[in-house]
Amino acid sequence: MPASYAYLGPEGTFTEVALRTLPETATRELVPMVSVPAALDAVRNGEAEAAFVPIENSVEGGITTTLDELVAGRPLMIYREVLLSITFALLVRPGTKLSEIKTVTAHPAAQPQVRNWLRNNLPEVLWESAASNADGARLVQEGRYDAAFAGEFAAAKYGLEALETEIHDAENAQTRFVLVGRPARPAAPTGADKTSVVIWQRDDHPGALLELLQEFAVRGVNLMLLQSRPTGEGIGNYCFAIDAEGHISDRRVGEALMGLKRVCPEVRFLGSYPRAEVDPKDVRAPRAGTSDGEFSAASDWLARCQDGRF
Ligand SMILES: O=C(O)C(=O)Cc1ccccc1
Repeated sequence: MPASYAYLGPEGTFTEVALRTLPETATRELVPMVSVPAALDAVRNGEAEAAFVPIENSVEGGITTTLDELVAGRPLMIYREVLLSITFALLVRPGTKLSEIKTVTAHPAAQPQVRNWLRNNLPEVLWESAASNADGARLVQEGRYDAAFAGEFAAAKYGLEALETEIHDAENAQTRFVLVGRPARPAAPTGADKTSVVIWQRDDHPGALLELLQEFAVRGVNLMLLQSRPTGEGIGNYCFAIDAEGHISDRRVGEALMGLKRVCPEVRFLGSYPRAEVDPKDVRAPRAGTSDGEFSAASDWLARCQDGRF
């Protein structure tokens, strides 16, 4: 299998910076791709061992292209996540003044993070989306746009200069990235894990979503993300991407997934993987009655009842 990781390129994206924080990248070839779908397809086609892509940011929510790619098509699995704090620089060709900027570009997920800054500093500017923030910088180098929002580190790569740095409407804006591979056995639990699934509802009725969420609630499984995405089958048809605290090998998580499997037409398991930046010792103990030991004791008791041995 080729030891390469595909990522949302070109060189100089925040995605690349986040990817390089993973120690195993030292022994992998890192291959920039033009888009998230291209990076994920490289994995599906066996050209890359894994792909590294943005999935969520703390200002705007889910990166919909990534979610939609994971929801549909040949199944993939998440193996790792990385959180990165993001601040933008406004990159221009050397010598460009703020007053000369008529067009600006960046990845669409950057826009909500710089909207107020633009309103206050460049209210008339025309925004055009780029495939990534580094691609925006490349387009400025080519002369297609006057300025790009990107990481300050991208300036040198594309012969640009930072007219302004530390641009971020929200303090502590973070983006979450995931390492995605073909389905295989998830890594063993670390004690601070997360499980991602996508679920589809059987029919539309009052309380339908509540019924699905109850599968987690009654087993004491905390939810960390709930994102609805259109299924593409008409207005009002949605599936739900859910991140739940815990590992598929935790009894309470496994039982919640089995509960969903019984009542949903489709459940797609997207992986159990270590939570970024959480120390296992800071993880809350399971709610009373939901530890693995308590699940085992309850099934032993049931078996004894079924045998008449109580
Ligand atoms: O990695 C990048 O540079 C991207 O274009 C994705 C992105 C978009 C917005 C914030 C962080 C990452």
